[in-house]
Amino acid sequence: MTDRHLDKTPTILRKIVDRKWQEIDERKRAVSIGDLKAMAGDQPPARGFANAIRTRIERHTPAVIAEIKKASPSKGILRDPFVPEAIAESYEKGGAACLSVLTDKDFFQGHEDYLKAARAACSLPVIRKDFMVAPYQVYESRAIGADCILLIAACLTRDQMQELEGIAHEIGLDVLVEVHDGEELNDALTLRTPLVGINNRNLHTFDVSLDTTFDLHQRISTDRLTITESGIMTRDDVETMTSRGIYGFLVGESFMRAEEPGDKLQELFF
Ligand SMILES: O=P(O)(O)OC[C@@H](O)[C@@H](O)c1c[nH]c2ccccc12
Repeated sequence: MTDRHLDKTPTILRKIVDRKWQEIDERKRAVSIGDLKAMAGDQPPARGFANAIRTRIERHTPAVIAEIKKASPSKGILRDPFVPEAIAESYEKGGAACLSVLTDKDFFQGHEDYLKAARAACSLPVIRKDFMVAPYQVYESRAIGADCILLIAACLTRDQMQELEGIAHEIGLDVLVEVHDGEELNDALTLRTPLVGINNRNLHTFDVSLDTTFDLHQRISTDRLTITESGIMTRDDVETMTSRGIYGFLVGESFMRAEEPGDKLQELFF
């Protein structure tokens, strides 16, 4: 496998990506890529993910991608009991623009069924949150009903990102490309997608700093849609972002820990 930024240091991201390749091999034995392509082709048109973000950002209103995540490797269990349909409904009522659903099983306790259930319970576009490394997963994402996929620059080469983006767009999926440093941003800006996420969390160390967004967003032109990701916990965090012209947000933990996630969304953003 070709991967940059993933040298021999056994970081969590390295472990996740190694496991992901094994998982893909297992899945290919159960469902062929041909079958997946057929299932992807049978899906109704996707809900416009990028459009939902764009209309809000253009009006200078927060565009919140609200995340459905049971657990994370850095924080452990975030929510128990965990009912994706109820969370999706709550988020929609609370004013979310889109949903993000973790489907990685081994590190985030996610599942494809959570994405299907959440999407069926509301009318919001949904991004599949997982670690995409191979075309197989892009077809699979469309087959399970996702509207958008995440491409994490920290675990892909520029060529891989371009290839996966090409397939995604061809089959009607939007793409959110995620970066954490300047080099990754250079690669991300070669893509066609308008959606650029700046992850405040370093996926090798789990350190979180909102400065990551402040530093990098200045290099992103206004025809792209910048989304600040991770570590947004307070109204103050939100206001620091909007005062700098950043209206796109991806938030998980602070919502997941709240009894009524949609109320927490309202409280932080509106
Ligand atoms: O729970 P937080 O700190 O609000 O973060 C949400 C989201 O940004 C985070 O879950 C995330 C961003 N990029 C990722 C890549 C893989 C897994 C998870 C993520």
